[in-house]
Amino acid sequence: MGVEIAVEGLTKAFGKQVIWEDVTLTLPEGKISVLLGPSGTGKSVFLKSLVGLLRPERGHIWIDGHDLANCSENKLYELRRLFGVLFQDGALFGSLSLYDNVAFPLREHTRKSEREIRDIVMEKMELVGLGDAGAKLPGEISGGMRKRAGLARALVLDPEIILFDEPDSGLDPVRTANLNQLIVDLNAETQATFLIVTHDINTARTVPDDIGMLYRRELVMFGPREMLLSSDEPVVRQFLNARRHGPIGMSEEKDVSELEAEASMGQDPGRLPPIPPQLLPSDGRLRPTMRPPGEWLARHGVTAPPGSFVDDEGRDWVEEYPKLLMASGRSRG
Ligand SMILES: Nc1ncnc2c1ncn2[C@@H]1O[C@H](COP(=O)(O)OP(=O)(O)OP(=O)(O)O)[C@@H](O)[C@H]1O
Repeated sequence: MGVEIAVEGLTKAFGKQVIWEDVTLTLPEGKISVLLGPSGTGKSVFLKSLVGLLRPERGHIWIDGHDLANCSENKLYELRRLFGVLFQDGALFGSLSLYDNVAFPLREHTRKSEREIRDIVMEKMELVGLGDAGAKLPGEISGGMRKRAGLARALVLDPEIILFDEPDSGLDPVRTANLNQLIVDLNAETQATFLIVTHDINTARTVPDDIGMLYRRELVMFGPREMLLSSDEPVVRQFLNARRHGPIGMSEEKDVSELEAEASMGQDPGRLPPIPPQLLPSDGRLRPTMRPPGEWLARHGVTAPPGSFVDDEGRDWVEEYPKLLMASGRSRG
């Protein structure tokens, strides 16, 4: 089971360059959260700060009653073992086979025998669909396979928190969709706490329980998926609609005169598209942290954009979800 991470008033700067300040959010245990934001807003810096690779200037990162942002090196070493990280390119050692790459953390951090290591490595490689590829070198396989191998390696110490740095970068839409399904399945399986940094709008719209967005050196919003996907906040709307018009420009932010010019030409960040149903685990189970579709909207008196929660096969998940809930209750009972 995952652990909660409570980030409080976190600020990171490099010299005089403030990357973001006063970031406060909670990644609830077992949930999938996504962090969005235009390029250069410091999403990777945020991930590295969470895992203690970068030390913030101010603020706290509470995990299990310990402040990772302000603890001793020894404590940090201990807390890091709670984390598995999937770096952008998989961060594999080029001269080691996939098997040895995945076995590496077990050989470094545990005293397990090679036989025990073999069982764990094979289990994780099978989980990511690479059961037959152990002998291959990273240079011999595709980018998607390298990411899955990186994921298997991130999983070998059974982490309670898994961080994904742009898991979809460099992947085609089909491979991205497969990886997203794998992420949802892994969350259902491990119930670890997941944070995904991504640019991919489809990932952000369909995978997470919660979404946050960094912009102009601050966290503009963080909350349930339906809250962000129905938001009127111009920067959120522009980003999630992938529009050119709105506060985000080529060099990250536009100045007031550019925005006024756009407004006078009647260019707005666009209507809200329908909210898609959230991706389910492939075996059709419900993850414990999922919210029923439409629940947040109904509770806050917000009307869903027309066509929301309807999947590719025309099923309306506001109606389907209770049936699945009853069926899964029955199968549990
Ligand atoms: N170690 C470092 N020293 C100095 N500046 C850094 C360091 N790491 C990152 N930065 C700066 O922090 C800013 C944010 O970088 P970061 O890579 O976190 O952005 P990002 O939101 O992940 O961008 P992208 O979406 O393009 O990957 C950039 O201006 C970058 O140059």
